[in-house]
Amino acid sequence: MSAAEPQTKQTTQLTPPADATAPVRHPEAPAPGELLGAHYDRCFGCGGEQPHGLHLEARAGEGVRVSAEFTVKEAHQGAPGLAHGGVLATALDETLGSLNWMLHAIAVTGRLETDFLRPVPVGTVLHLDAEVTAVHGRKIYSRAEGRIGGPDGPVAVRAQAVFIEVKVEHFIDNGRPEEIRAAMADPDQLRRARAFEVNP
Ligand SMILES: CCCCCCCC(=O)SCCNC(=O)CCNC(=O)[C@H](O)C(C)(C)COP(=O)(O)OP(=O)(O)OC[C@H]1O[C@@H](n2cnc3c(N)ncnc32)[C@H](O)[C@@H]1OP(=O)(O)O
Repeated sequence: MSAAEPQTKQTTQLTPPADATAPVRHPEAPAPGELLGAHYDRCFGCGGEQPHGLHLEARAGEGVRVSAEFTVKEAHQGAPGLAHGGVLATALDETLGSLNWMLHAIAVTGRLETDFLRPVPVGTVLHLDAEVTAVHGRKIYSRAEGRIGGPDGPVAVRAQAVFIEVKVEHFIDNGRPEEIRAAMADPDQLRRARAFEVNP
């Protein structure tokens, strides 16, 4: 790190503090089993308009949980015939990010720690499950795992994360203006809101 670079101010703790509280499912969260759909059609994780994206499909679960599926395609390789680790981390991140919708919170990934337990071949369907475990101020603690060979198959990847609640300005002030303008101009109110995971 150069002397000019700011010191990181963040903690690396993934364990909720003792006074963290249990997450509360938003009363208008989608019913268990309901497909969440893409929050933004250009999203690399879930958007239908990213040809090489993951096209991950998440469904609401009970409580503050979601499940998701991602099929590893040829474009997602790292080693020959195997999923790239960063792509698998993206699948975990996207699944964890979709928990925002169960809370109706706007939050971004602050920290994501991933364990890679088994190689994941191209063509595999990764079955993901994620849940919020605790909330403390703006910090949302969560975990996820991805299984192969079926929803009850062995765990191939797992992650722990801290998402941080932000205001919508986080996106408006930092995103590239072209995309922000296009997303804000969407005549569909729900889609406009969901591009930023905001309560409509
Ligand atoms: C629309 C949703 C799409 C979902 C897609 C999938 C999710 C994503 O990939 S999001 C994209 C990746 N993430 C990002 O780009 C985030 C970039 N980072 C940032 O913008 C900032 O660092 C941000 C907003 C996370 C935190 O900054 P800031 O708002 O200034 O928070 P700050 O005041 O420092 O910290 C708030 C609290 O969070 C904690 N915190 C902040 N960062 C971290 C971190 N990395 N790890 C652990 N805790 C953290 C702080 O310790 C603090 O805790 P406390 O309240 O107890 O003191």
